[in-house]
Amino acid sequence: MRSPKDFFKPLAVGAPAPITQVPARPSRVIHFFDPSNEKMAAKVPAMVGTVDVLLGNLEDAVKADRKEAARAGLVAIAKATDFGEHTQLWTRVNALDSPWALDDLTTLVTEIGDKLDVIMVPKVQGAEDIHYVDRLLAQLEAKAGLSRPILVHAILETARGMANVEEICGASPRMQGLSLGPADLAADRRMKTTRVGGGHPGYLVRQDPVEGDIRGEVHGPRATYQQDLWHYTIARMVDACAMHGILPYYGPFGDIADVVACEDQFRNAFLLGCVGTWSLHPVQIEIAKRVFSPTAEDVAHARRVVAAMGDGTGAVMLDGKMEDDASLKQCLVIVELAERLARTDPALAELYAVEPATQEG
Ligand SMILES: CC(C)(COP(=O)(O)OP(=O)(O)OC[C@H]1O[C@@H](n2cnc3c(N)ncnc32)[C@H](O)[C@@H]1OP(=O)(O)O)[C@@H](O)C(=O)NCCC(=O)NCCSC(=O)C[C@H](O)C(=O)O
Ligand SMILES: [Mg+2]
Repeated sequence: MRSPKDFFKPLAVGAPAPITQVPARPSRVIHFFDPSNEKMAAKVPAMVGTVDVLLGNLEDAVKADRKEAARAGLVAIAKATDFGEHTQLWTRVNALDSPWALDDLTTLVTEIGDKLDVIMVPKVQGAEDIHYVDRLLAQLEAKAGLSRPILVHAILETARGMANVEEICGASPRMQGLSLGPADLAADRRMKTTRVGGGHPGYLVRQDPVEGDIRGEVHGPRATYQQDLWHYTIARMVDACAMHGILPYYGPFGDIADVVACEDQFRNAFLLGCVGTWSLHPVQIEIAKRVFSPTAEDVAHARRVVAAMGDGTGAVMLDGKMEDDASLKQCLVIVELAERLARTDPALAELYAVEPATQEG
């Protein structure tokens, strides 16, 4: 364990100083593309400004014999593209136990480190994985002469990673956030769902029987209510992130055609505290942006509570409901998010009626 005194010192001579706070840039939608897929890659420049994050994926979903092509493709795209002010460039490198991870990190940091905001590391098992990447990135940043540190995002997709989630979040000042990897996590835990995220009709609770009519033969079938397979995991991830001042994200929703269930899954994550999600297909982008932006009604209500609470102490009645110091804090979460999003999204600025002065601030 590092001494707290050393925590914010660079891990290599000449590396940029670590950050003390995760930048609050919008990251509602992290859009995945395969840089080795020419058709997909060709669409990337036109997506700048339409998504908060473009992520060049090098790991799963890229065929083994296309790994080098994906890495080279990402370098070419990053060099040729101006990502502007409002779209970040992230990558997901191959897993640390794969033969590609070291070359991914070395090539990307030295070739396009000035363009990369965040490196997503899959299948993180514990703080030791973050420490390895942390030191290596510092060495590579020093070698490349970078002036700002590249941040690290871990994917929670193993039981061991889940058990170590708090120490992963606090392992380095580079830690930007965590995403849920429901497919790998389900496999590692030996869960019996074969879906990439989302619910399962078999995971349910059933209404009590009427007068011992267990089979529903007399009074008709008992209602069942599908439950959320991912509730515990997302809530645990959100707590660990909040404790360490980093950002939680939902991950992939694999049923591309089921845009309704996708929206539900994203909204559950938003309500539980996540700031964004992955999009795997263009159809998921608008859903993610909409769900991870508060509604105009939520913002208007939150502002009314803020106004009614005056100096922020005591209790007041508003529309028959009690509001106090704690509900004020809940409302400030909504207002601050709305104002942050409005700074980069003129349509949201108009929707939330954010004053121009606040937009600039
Ligand atoms: C899922 C896909 C394989 C579907 O691709 P495709 O069959 O080509 O879909 P469409 O025909 O509907 O595509 C319509 C057009 O849109 C383009 N397209 C598709 N996806 C993207 C994209 N992500 N970015 C940009 N453009 C995209 C197609 O090229 C079509 O173009 P055109 O023909 O000109 O109209 C595909 O969407 C895909 O591969 N998506 C990414 C998958 C991915 O990244 N998977 C990895 C993340 S999930 C994961 O790893 C699991 C996780 O780690 C865990 O453990 O849980
Ligand atoms: Mg995975």
